[in-house]
Amino acid sequence: MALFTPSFSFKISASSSPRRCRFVKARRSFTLRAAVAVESPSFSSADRDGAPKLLLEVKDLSAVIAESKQPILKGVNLTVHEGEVHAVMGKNGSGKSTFAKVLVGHPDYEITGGSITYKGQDLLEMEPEERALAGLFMSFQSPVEIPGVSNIDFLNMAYNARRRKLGLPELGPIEFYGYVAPKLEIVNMKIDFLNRNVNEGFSGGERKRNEILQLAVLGAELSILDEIDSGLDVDALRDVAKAVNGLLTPNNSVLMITHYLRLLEFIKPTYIHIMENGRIVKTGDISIAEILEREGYKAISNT
Ligand SMILES: Nc1ncnc2c1ncn2[C@@H]1O[C@H](COP(=O)(O)OP(=O)(O)OP(=O)(O)O)[C@@H](O)[C@H]1O
Repeated sequence: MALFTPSFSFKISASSSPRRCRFVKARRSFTLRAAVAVESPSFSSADRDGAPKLLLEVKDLSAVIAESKQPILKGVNLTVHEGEVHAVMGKNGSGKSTFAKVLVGHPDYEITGGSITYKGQDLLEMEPEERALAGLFMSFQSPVEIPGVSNIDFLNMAYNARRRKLGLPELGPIEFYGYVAPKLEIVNMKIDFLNRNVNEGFSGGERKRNEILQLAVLGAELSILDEIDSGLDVDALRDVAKAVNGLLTPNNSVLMITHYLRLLEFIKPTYIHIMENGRIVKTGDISIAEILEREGYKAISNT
């Protein structure tokens, strides 16, 4: 069974015993981040000349659905520097999730034009696993279930895969438990979630918390969060936002997709972009989201 999940591209071969499901490939980049803060930090790292360091540069990107060849992205331009928080908003069906999935190399889409440079490398030349290793993390709008695989085994496997890649010794189950247990506090999850199968039977809010737990365990230079606020109650939203803020450093960035101002009040964006018909048609600050909230898309739409 091949799965494409946010930050892991891997295969699972199920055996007769679900506990013996074997991960063939699962690698993630992780650089562990600092503790939780309440407000979004508004910093960015800089080169010696004081200019913020470029993390991601998307130029004139177009993409079609691989199967039908239907064009979805029609010339996206976006630049992200280290330490910045970018929010992408836009009407349903405007191409936001497609853009996010294209960034992590989702096989449903084919690139038909443009370029993506990530940390100076051609992202489009990299396999999804390599992108993950290079520090791209994506939390999906609808996180997938992985029946028969416990959360802790999944996290331990992903964490160790990266340790192997770095030439570091793997953490055994007991050591890993010691490492992961405090991270649950970051997202306010109960310890028994570690023994449940990945996302199986999780409520919408629990799935979102679990995504952020993965991010906290694995770390990322660029976290792509697709509607991390959907289905969250106000306390859960606060917890998730606090966790994301706590993971921000001057060297990493967040690209989040949202429909609502309320998330942006917790995780303060450096820029807000409006996507319309497969393009970013407007970029600005929080005032764009405030106008949207008050007046809807007609107030800022190009059409
Ligand atoms: N794999 C796919 N197969 C068929 N159609 C697709 C696929 N992926 C995207 N689309 C279509 O592309 C368009 C853009 O979808 P996308 O999910 O990127 O929009 P969105 O802006 O994220 O929408 P929403 O705000 O509703 O989540 C939609 O019309 C969608 O149905």
